[in-house]
Amino acid sequence: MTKLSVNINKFATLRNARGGNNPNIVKVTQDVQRFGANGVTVHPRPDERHIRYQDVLDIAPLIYTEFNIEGYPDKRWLDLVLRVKPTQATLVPDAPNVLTSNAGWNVSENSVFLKEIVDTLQREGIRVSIFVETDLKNIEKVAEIGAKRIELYTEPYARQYAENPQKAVEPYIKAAELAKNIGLEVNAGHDLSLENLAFLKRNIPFLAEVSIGHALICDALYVGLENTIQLYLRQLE
Ligand SMILES: CC(=O)[C@@H](O)[C@H](O)COP(=O)(O)O
Ligand SMILES: NCC(=O)COP(=O)(O)O
Repeated sequence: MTKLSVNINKFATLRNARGGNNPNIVKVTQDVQRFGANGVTVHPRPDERHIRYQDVLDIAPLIYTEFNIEGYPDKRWLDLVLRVKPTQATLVPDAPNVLTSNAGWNVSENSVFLKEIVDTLQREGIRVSIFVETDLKNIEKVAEIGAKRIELYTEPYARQYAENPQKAVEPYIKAAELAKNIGLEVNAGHDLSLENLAFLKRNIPFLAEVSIGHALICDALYVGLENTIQLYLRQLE
């Protein structure tokens, strides 16, 4: 089974646009789970332009599915994750000013830094996933630093999909197969959508989890959140 973790950042973007509490992030958290999502993802950024650190504390007790906190592991983010103890922490190499995530880790260059964080989090029972591209040597390094999972950064897949789906997915199949063979579980995320998700799942049937925000929330504007979550779950059957 591939779990669907709904990234709720964009609900917070909408809420923040008016400075009030609509949509209510606590209610959104309850509803995405009630509508069938297998997890909730948040990606707090230093400027708190969407999900805020306080939101993460507020929603944590309400999450009975899998809670995935993504982000760059600076001290503030690490303190939050250690306080909340989510199911999973996904380490993402984003600089503070990026519009959205735009690259995976160079694990070799950051191995000492990453290993220390992986050890700290996993000692507390938090599964660690490392956000990476499809470079095979880089994925081998993830196993060496002791993390349990990778999240494949799927923006390049999504971009190429319309033109040539098979060519787009090929490096992801190779990367996922290698990861599986060396004992890593495989997540995927970024720009996954109703258009490209089923094909990815068909080609990598052992995907453990996909985290989806932007496209899912855009679809929900048209067909509603409950219908949309059901549609995404169907792509993963
Ligand atoms: C790591 C990743 O791909 C997602 O967390 C994505 O970056 C969402 O972040 P934004 O909602 O800030 O675009
Ligand atoms: N890890 C990817 C994620 O949480 C959502 O990315 P996107 O669907 O908003 O591009």
